[in-house]
Amino acid sequence: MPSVHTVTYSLLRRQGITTVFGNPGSNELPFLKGFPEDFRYVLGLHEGVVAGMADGYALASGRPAFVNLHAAAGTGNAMGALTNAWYSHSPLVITAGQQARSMIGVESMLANVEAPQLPKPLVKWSYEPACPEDVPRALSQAIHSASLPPRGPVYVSIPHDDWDREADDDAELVAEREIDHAGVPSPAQLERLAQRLNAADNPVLVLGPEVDARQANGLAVELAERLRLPVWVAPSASRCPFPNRHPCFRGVLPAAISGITAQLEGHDLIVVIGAPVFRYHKYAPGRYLPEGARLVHVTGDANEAARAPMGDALVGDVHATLEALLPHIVQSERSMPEPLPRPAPAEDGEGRLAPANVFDMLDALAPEDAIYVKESTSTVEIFWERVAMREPGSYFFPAAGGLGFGLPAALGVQLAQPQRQVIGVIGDGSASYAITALWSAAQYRIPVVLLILRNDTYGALRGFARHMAVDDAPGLDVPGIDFCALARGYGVEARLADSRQALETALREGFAMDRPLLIEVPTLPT
Ligand SMILES: Cc1ncc(Cn2c(C)c(CCOP(=O)(O)OP(=O)(O)O)sc2=O)c(N)n1
Ligand SMILES: [Ca+2]
Repeated sequence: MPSVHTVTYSLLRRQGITTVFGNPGSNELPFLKGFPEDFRYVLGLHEGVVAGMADGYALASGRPAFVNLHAAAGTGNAMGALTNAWYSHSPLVITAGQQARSMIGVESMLANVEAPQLPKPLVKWSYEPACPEDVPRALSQAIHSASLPPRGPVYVSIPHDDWDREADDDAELVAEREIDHAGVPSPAQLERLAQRLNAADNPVLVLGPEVDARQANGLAVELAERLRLPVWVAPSASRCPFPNRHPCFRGVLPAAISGITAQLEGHDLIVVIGAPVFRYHKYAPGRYLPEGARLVHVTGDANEAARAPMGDALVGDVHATLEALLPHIVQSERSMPEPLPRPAPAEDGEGRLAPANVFDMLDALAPEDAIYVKESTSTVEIFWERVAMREPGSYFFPAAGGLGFGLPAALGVQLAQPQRQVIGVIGDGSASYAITALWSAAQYRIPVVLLILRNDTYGALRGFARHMAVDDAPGLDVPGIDFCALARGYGVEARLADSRQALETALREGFAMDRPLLIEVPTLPT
């Protein structure tokens, strides 16, 4: 009979999962023994980097990403990254090595006590098999659970003495399982939704990350052009579901109750597709809806539908719903919205570039299908105004705002999308949460361009401090970091871009390189 180890690797291979993102300890060595030639191990020096790389890989590939962490300590280090993966519906299959079965109860070293409890509530499912023979089935359940809607991370803790035990006679059966999900609304449900859209006098579309994750961007454009209505991106945008230079595009909604209501004043029907209602952030209470407005929500996540504070909802696959809805939508006689005006250049100053000018240059020089991994919180609005994003899968931002996402996720996205240029646009504060990702970038020659916007401060927190009338908080500045030296220390080439000319030269160089380049840009605070 084959071992649990043999059956597991054949399960992973048959499910198309041959990349392992990991950081090992002794508990994990028996799983890594005889690592197959056709598998790839991507080492991260901290488990936040490991999970962040896997998150980027899963988001950009649309496929489950396999993670192998070290016991409780490794799982704990990954929890920050899990906050993002949970809210971005990232299909991560996270495994953690457990102490030998007979040594767990005495809580010997490296025993992950009550292992399935540790990652909750940031996983869909977590489990420790009751016997070695159940490991392959449990991993099959993990892969399918992570992939089925609402997608999300799962966790399996595996005692290290399970791997060389004999598998069950029928263990191989799980390897070839395929589970498909339909999610198309009924004709009656579609008719009801279409009727509301066709009858609305002044509807507005609000699109979320699930539209991009399900590659329904083109269908959303068709719907917007059929209805000739304004299109907003849902607040706290972690992806770009609609081309931001399209005439219907109006921007990203503010992440505040009163701000959204003010922005949508005058609309009689608010149609939210593929986003929670809503991912508020700033505490700015007010009415949830403008006077006279109704809201209808289409999502693949029943939990998102259930927890919304207002509106009606239809739970179904976003791509299938849009595809089936379009034939029921009547061409509107309204005139198309006017495209947003292009913003004027900004002023540089004091030997620093204005972020707006950095983004204008990025927009001018980057490939049209570039993928941006963004994590400079205070410059998000300026970025959406100035950098064009045209294709599905062009933008990723930490879905829970858990910093330390940008650098590792950029690597994972580039591994998943080698044919597109990935550009990390990372704040100097954010970069420091996962700076060891630079080592993985160098070791695996991942050809990302990493822009570090160094404004020497936690810019977004300064904005919040003003909003919350906190004018004396300590710990808001991060001066004195030399990112070029840090990059070189981890093996990544680096350039200091302290002028427009230097930035242009560095960007052109970075886009032409087959290995990573970090560009440190001293910038003005926003
Ligand atoms: C793990 C973690 N720690 C702390 C924060 C709090 N935080 C922090 C520390 C921010 C500052 C980000 O600074 P930055 O340099 O990356 O970008 P900006 O200067 O453009 O804001 S924004 C924010 O929410 C967080 N979101 N996540
Ligand atoms: Ca900063």
